[in-house]
Formats: sequence, C-alpha cells, structure tokens
Amino acid sequence: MRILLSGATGAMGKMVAAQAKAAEDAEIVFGWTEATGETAAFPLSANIEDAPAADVLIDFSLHTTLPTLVAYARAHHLPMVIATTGHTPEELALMDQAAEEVPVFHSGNFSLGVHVLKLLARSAAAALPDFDIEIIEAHHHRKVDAPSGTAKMLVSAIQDVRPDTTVIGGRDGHVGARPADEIGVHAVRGGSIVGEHTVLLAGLDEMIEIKHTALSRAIFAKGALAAARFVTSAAPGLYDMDDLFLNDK
Ligand SMILES: NC(=O)C1=CN([C@@H]2O[C@H](COP(=O)(O)OP(=O)(O)OC[C@H]3O[C@@H](n4cnc5c(N)ncnc54)[C@H](OP(=O)(O)O)[C@@H]3O)[C@@H](O)[C@H]2O)C=CC1
Ligand SMILES: O=C(O)C1=N[C@H](C(=O)O)C[C@H](O)C1
Repeated sequence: MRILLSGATGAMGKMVAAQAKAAEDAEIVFGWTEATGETAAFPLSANIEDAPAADVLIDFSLHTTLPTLVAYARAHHLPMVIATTGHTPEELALMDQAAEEVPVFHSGNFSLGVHVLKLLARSAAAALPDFDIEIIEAHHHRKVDAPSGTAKMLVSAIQDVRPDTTVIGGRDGHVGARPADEIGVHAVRGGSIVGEHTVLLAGLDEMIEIKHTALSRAIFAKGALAAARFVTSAAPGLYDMDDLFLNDK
C-alpha cells in the first residue's frame, strides 16, 4: 500500500511514518508538508503535485488543507483517510461531495478504545434518560482546535438517542440552573497530554464516568493504517470507525 502522507512532519505524521515502517504492507511514498527543511525517509514537498502514484492518502494536518486534498484525490481517484480535526461546515460538505467519487474514511479518533467509549456513551445516555451529561476532554498545549474532534463525535453519538439536546461550552457568570436538554463540553489544554475524554453522566445521588486515556499516539496511527487498508478496496462513499467494526451501528 503506497501512502501519500499529508502533515508528514507533524507529531502524528511522524508516528504514521514509524508505524508504516513497522508494517509489512505499507510504504510512505511522499510527504506533504510546509516544513520542507526537515528530512524523512521519503520525499517531502510543499507542492502536492510533486507526489508520485499512490494507493491512498492519509491526512493528519490542518483543516484548511482539505480543499487541496479533495481536488488532488478526485483528480487521481485516490481513496482518502481524513484524521485531521476542526473542519468548518463548508469543508465537511466538501468531504461529502468527494465521497461521491472516491472512498473517504473520516474519523475524529482512530483508536479502538475511543470507538468503544462512543458505543458505551450512546448506550448509557439511552439507559439513563434523566441523567445530565457533560464531556471533558484534555489535550497537549499545541492543539489548535477545540473542542476536540473526538468530543464532537461523542456528542453526535449521544444525540442519536437524545436528539433534542443542545451543546454548550464553558459556563461563566449567572447562567441559571442547568437545563436537562444541555450537553456541556469542556476543553482542557496543557503540557504533553496525548488525549483524554471523559463522559460524565450525573443523576440524583449517583454518577457514572466513562473515560478513555490515550497513552501514545501509536493507537491513532495504527487505526489510520487499518482505515487505509479498508478504503483501498472500498467503493466511493463516506466511512467511519463503525465500518471497521461491523455490527456496531
Ligand atoms: N483522528 C485522530 O485519531 C487524530 C487526529 N489528530 C489530528 O491531526 C491533526 C494533526 O495533529 P498533530 O500531528 O498533533 O499536529 P502538528 O501540528 O504536530 O502537525 C500538523 C502538520 O500539518 C502540517 N501542515 C499544516 N498546514 C499545512 C499545509 N497548508 N500544507 C501542508 N502541511 C501543512 C504542519 O506543517 P508545519 O508544521 O510546517 O506547518 C505539520 O507537519 C490535528 O487536526 C489533530 O487534531 C491527531 C491525533 C489523532
Ligand atoms: O490533536 C490531537 O492530539 C488529537 N486530536 C484528536 C481530536 O481532536 O479528538 C484525537 C486525539 O484525541 C488527539
């Protein structure tokens, strides 16, 4: 599997390159980055048109790269794995359009543990309709988007069973008593925290916390490579982690 890697010199790009090297069936053939002064075991360029033929594109960069990536993938009929977070509604719509022509695998989190956290959160929200739900996410101080893509995914899974809820961010001042139809989402940033997500369900006199802690970025890279294997033989369409783990929908 020949991989075109977007964001190749970033923290995740380097981890994907290391995991691809350890895998027998994957090879990074090109890295797209603005940091072309860096060195890698594969060619780096700030111009995606310099890329050689590839089987799949993996993106861990910045949301603003999406239009360029989609144009390239459409022109070269290249399946896409989009791991970058923080896309605008317009960029998400572009992803939907691309999926009409090429397979697009998009997830805010490629770890197996977070996939299960999402399923647990959805079940708990359905089983405990009177419990208030808050999501707390924590990440390293380099992270540029908030709330995290994972937190947004968790909200979406909870809203599958609580469609009338609205999301609010940090509370400040005299905000009044908490309405039952809120989901509070809180972003913590500091140091080198890889990624933590807690779903808190608070009822009267009892509460449940479901928490995932990422101990290494390797989990995201391995998941993205599994998604890349999946999309290289998939039909055009939009895919997510549910498609990797059948019967989970
Ligand atoms: N879905 C998932 O499981 C995960 C998703 N992520 C997401 O992946 C993204 C990257 O994270 P991380 O690696 O920590 O971030 P970094 O800031 O370490 O890396 C981002 C990379 O993207 C490059 N880049 C930025 N703009 C462009 C551009 N216009 N053209 C080409 N390259 C560009 C940067 O190059 P330069 O430094 O030169 O600007 C850098 O190499 C984030 O959105 C993060 O949320 C992260 C972990 C897991
Ligand atoms: O930026 C990160 O580092 C991460 N981003 C993803 C997100 O926004 O949820 C996934 C993971 O938590 C790490």
